[in-house]
Amino acid sequence: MDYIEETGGAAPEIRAEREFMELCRAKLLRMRGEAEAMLDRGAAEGDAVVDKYFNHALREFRKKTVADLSGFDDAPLFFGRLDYAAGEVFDDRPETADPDGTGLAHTRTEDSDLLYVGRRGVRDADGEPVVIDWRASLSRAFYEASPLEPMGVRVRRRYGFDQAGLLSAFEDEPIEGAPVSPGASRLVTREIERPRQGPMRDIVATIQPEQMRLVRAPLDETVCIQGAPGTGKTAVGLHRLAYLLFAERERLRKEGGVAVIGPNSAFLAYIHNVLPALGEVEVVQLTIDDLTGPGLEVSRVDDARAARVKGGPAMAEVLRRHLWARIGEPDEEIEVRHQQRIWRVPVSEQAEELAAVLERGTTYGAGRELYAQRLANLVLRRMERASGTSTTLTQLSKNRGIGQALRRLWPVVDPGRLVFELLTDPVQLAGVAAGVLSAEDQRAIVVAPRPRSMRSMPWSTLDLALVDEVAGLLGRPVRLGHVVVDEAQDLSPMHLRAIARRLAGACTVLGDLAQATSPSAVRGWPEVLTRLNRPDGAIEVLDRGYRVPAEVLGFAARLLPHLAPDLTGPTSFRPGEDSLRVTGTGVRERTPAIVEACESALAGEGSVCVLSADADVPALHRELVAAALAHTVLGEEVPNPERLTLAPVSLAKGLEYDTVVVVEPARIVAAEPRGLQRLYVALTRAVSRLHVIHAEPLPEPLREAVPAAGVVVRSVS
Ligand SMILES: Nc1ncnc2c1ncn2[C@@H]1O[C@H](COP(=O)(O)OP(=O)(O)OP(=O)(O)O)[C@@H](O)[C@H]1O
Repeated sequence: MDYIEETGGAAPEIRAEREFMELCRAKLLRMRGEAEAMLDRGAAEGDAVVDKYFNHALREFRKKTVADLSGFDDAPLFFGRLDYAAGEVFDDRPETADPDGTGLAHTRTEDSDLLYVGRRGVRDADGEPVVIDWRASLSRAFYEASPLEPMGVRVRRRYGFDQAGLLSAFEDEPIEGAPVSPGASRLVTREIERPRQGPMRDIVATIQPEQMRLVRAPLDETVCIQGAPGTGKTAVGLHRLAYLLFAERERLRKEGGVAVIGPNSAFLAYIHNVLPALGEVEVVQLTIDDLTGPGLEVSRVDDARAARVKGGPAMAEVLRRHLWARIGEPDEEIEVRHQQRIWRVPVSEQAEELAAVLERGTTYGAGRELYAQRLANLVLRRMERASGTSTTLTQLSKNRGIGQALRRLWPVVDPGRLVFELLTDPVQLAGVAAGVLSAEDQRAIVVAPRPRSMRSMPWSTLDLALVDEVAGLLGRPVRLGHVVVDEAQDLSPMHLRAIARRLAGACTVLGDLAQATSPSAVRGWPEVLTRLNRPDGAIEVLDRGYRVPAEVLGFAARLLPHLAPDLTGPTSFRPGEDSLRVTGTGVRERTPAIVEACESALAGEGSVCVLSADADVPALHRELVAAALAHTVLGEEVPNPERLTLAPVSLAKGLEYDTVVVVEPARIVAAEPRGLQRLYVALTRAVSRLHVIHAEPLPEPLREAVPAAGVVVRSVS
């Protein structure tokens, strides 16, 4: 592969590419200017009254166009180029070398058609494309063309940029007629190894073929991606949404828009920039708790047994019974006073109507309305028979007498209160759980000591899923056109039901069974798909890791046979020599070793994280403060986080740091039933270096056999 880097003086070809980039920028600014002017002028809008909706849609479309073309004032406008034989892509060719400085000649030379690929499509004044959007079908070849399947491409060019975003290098990869394995691209490797700081960034310029295939899966296809740590599942899910919005924006909007569901707010903060950087600002990003229990705060973690029971599908039946047990039995006449007369509905007729409504199988809320109407109808018919009437069914169904009867027979319920009552009252629970939950299971889920009121209820994440289940029985929730569910290996059947209720179309499910730490989690992907009501979804595997160097991945993979024996160990894109260090210390030397590890990491570039069992975080915090190491404790919201983070391991899922210091693996394992899985998560967060520091013996699998090649095991005691 030819690689050219600007070394001062700028090589002529780099100069030419920079000039072309500036030309593209001028064209982009012109496109934006035109869209802004049309928006200001209200161009092509119809009559303000007659065409109100059309005008609104047109304005929204133009606002979106302006937003799409904004934010690129200094950013690189393309990151790649494909070289095809002349006439392969473009039909027409400019007659002169560069008519009116349009730059078209740059893309159509005598013997080549050059296709520039960027984050946005750019056109010239005649509508001719000069840069192709990465999501357009023409761009596919940039990601997928290979010597085995050249797709007409002769050479793929990738561009490198300096810190200021100035084009400073390119690399040409021959495709047609080239040897099958050209070796790793320097620019891709450089991009993957670039030190991380702050939130996740997009990967449009370097998406790999196995990832792109999933990004571009059709909208109607539910895809479930099992992938080892750092294989790019999250990145693929987010880029897939950007792609789907490009390809099917109108349909997705009509079907309710799109959302990303992640495990917690630290994770959302980490990914929140990726979609806006890709120009997608309309995607809702929320945690599973935001989805199921808006307004309720989680302050408790269920023990393993309670979690298994509450997360299990049997709870749906318990809640169904609990809700419908609110329906009363008619036992007194309804009196409706209307215009100085009293109309009565006998008990038997109320009961008949009630049975008829229950038979319909509506939601609780819709059933209530229907029952009110049917009671009103009984009265209305009596009135009509007697003397005719001027009142309507709707007016009558709001009559006080009918309202009182409804409150008795079909009361309004609050989902939170209903779940609160169920979980704090063993008698009520026993009444509706008989034959569904064993006595021990019932005991396991009763909250003790009993909270004094609903306001003092310590909700758990699974309680919120129960609240949502009840809400779903009351009425249908707002639906979404497409949902990306990340870290799905941890979701319980009840959580998956909550997502399924909202799915108008397909979804993208991301996760890694070896990282499943929740005792209530579904155990396999086929079951996840079934619970989502998408049993025909495709299960795909990603096994090439981009985050974790091979040495570290090999070390962590020693846990795999104990976690998910059916999963094959991942391979790593990067060897990462000298990336692993394991330090055994005496108890007193542990803190100095941690401090030294942090200081030495902070002396280099990038982010640093100390990961420990949750219970050890307060003590470590004090120790880092005493050592004057400025740091941010993950989970606390601060405007300007430090380069050093101290993180409880329970929040680390999905995150990554250049250097990770894992403290006392054995304590991480001992802290919870699926502690080994938690440790696997901790050991796979490092991009460049992992340093394990322990005074207690390492967990068995990590002690096994001889250390992997390159592992530095050092004892400081
Ligand atoms: N094609 C790529 N080009 C550049 N960077 C990539 C590519 N694929 C993945 N990465 C980077 O690798 C890292 C891991 O990606 P990501 O977080 O999406 O992995 P994951 O499979 O979701 O990991 P985990 O299982 O730990 O949550 C990220 O920094 C991401 O930007």
